[in-house]
Amino acid sequence: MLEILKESLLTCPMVKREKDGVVYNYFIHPITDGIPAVTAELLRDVTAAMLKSLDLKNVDKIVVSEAMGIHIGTALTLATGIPFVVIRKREYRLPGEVVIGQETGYSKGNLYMNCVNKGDRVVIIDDVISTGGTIKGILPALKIAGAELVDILFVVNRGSPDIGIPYKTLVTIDVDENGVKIIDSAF
Ligand SMILES: O=P(O)(O)OC[C@H]1O[C@H](OP(=O)(O)OP(=O)(O)O)[C@H](O)[C@@H]1O
Ligand SMILES: Nc1nc2[nH]cnc2c(=O)[nH]1
Repeated sequence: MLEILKESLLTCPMVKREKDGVVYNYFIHPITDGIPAVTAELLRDVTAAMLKSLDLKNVDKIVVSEAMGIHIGTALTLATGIPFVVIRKREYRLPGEVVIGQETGYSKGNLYMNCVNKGDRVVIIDDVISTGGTIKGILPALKIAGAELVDILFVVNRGSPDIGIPYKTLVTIDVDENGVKIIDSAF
């Protein structure tokens, strides 16, 4: 399990990104970017590991954020029958919409959470955790909505940030100019 994920990380394309004069080695991977192509084998590998790792008992909803939470959310919903809801970068102004401030290593803006209801038991899954800025915005939004957080999982962990509560990751990586190194793996 996770062999396909690990091998694809070790061989994925790299580019350099720059923010405020700091150059950042950026890995490009099907799960985190949709590039190179997302294969069925990779999605099955990741889905099997999510199923093994996550506590899904009596969970009402899987919560993902756009864009790169959507394909793993789709896969987990197909595997479990549990519906997923997408935290969007677009505002809908539905009653009960919760606005989330998001700050990552290279972006700042708002996210909008709809249709997570009082008493919902939810799990959050996302493609990658890096600074933890996104999840730290989502956690108070779940409280505002009155949802109960059951579990959190990130497929790729780059940075192991402290977010104040425990979370699960499938693969922990380090990245330098030579590419990705696998530091730890759930399976
Ligand atoms: O731990 P953090 O530093 O917050 O980074 C993780 C977040 O960054 C990426 O999303 P991004 O906002 O780049 O949007 P995308 O999914 O559309 O690429 C990723 O999908 C996570 O949601
Ligand atoms: N795809 C991708 N997402 C990231 N999030 C934080 N660092 C990275 C990276 O190097 N690549």
